[in-house]
Amino acid sequence: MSSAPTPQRSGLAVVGGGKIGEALVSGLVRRPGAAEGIVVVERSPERAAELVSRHGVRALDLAGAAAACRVLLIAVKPQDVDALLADLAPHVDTGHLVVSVAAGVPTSRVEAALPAGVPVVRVMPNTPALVDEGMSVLSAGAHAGATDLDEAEELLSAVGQVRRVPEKQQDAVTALSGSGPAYFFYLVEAMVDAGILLGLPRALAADLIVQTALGAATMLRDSGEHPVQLREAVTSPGGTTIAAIRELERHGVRAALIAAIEAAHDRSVELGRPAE
Ligand SMILES: NC(=O)C1=CN([C@@H]2O[C@H](COP(=O)(O)OP(=O)(O)OC[C@H]3O[C@@H](n4cnc5c(N)ncnc54)[C@H](O)[C@@H]3O)[C@@H](O)[C@H]2O)C=CC1
Ligand SMILES: O=C(O)[C@@H]1CCC=N1
Repeated sequence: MSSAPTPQRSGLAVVGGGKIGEALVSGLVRRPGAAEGIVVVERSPERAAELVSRHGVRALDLAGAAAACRVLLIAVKPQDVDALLADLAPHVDTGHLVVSVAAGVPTSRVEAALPAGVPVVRVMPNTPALVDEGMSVLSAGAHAGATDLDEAEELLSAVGQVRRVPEKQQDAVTALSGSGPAYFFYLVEAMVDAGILLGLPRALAADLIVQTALGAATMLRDSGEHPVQLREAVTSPGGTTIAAIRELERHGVRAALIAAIEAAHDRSVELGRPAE
């Protein structure tokens, strides 16, 4: 059970202003007046200064951020989480909400490092939060109640869609939507390379592929049709697309994607184990 928020605390501290920390901050500050309520805590002073000047947020140390902010969003690498929590613990109480985006790290590990009863929510966001097209997936820890989850959901819904899952699904979620943007960027890189091979200027090939990716993603989201139906509609009998699909099958691209995502899942599980 979480106690009522301390009245003078409001706003959000993002602890760890790296890639995902900045993606979330830059999405969140687009809400009018939001920057004033956002604090960053960053180990690197140069990086902190960069975030302050780019996004108009404040930089504080851990103690200052915990004194000022109700929500503490942990966005350091899984390997740095234990050291960070040890530094944070003396400044945290049950009036805080701790949100961890660290891949693999279970809420039980975060809870064990903090004073008893502090509510913890585990979230797997992704970098498209930068353009308000994020996918964030939430799970409650043992002390997080409905209002804590609602608060985390409200925060993250400012930068995209939000889903809730039982925590045991978070390693799979991490492998799909957490790492997922990288798979699409990788495919786009490869498809642009194919355009170069075929003699197109790089800029033209990139324009063709990015617009095609956007069009395909919009159809997947809006048409209500299954991906197989959409692909079949492109695949004319005796045509170009089936010639390409045969090569994708011959090279095992489907199996490679499944194996790649399984490897990401397994790595998430591994990252979740405490260091020996
Ligand atoms: N990059 C991504 O797309 C996603 C990352 N995540 C998770 O977010 C976390 C951060 O990932 P990235 O942003 O990619 O890493 P990153 O290495 O870009 O950023 C981590 C930041 O934390 C800072 N830091 C480390 N220890 C600190 C401390 N004690 N106090 C203050 N700042 C500290 C570092 O200086 C660095 O700027 C990881 O746990 C990762 O699993 C989750 C979803 C997506
Ligand atoms: O690569 C990683 O470990 C992080 C977690 C999900 C996306 N990036």
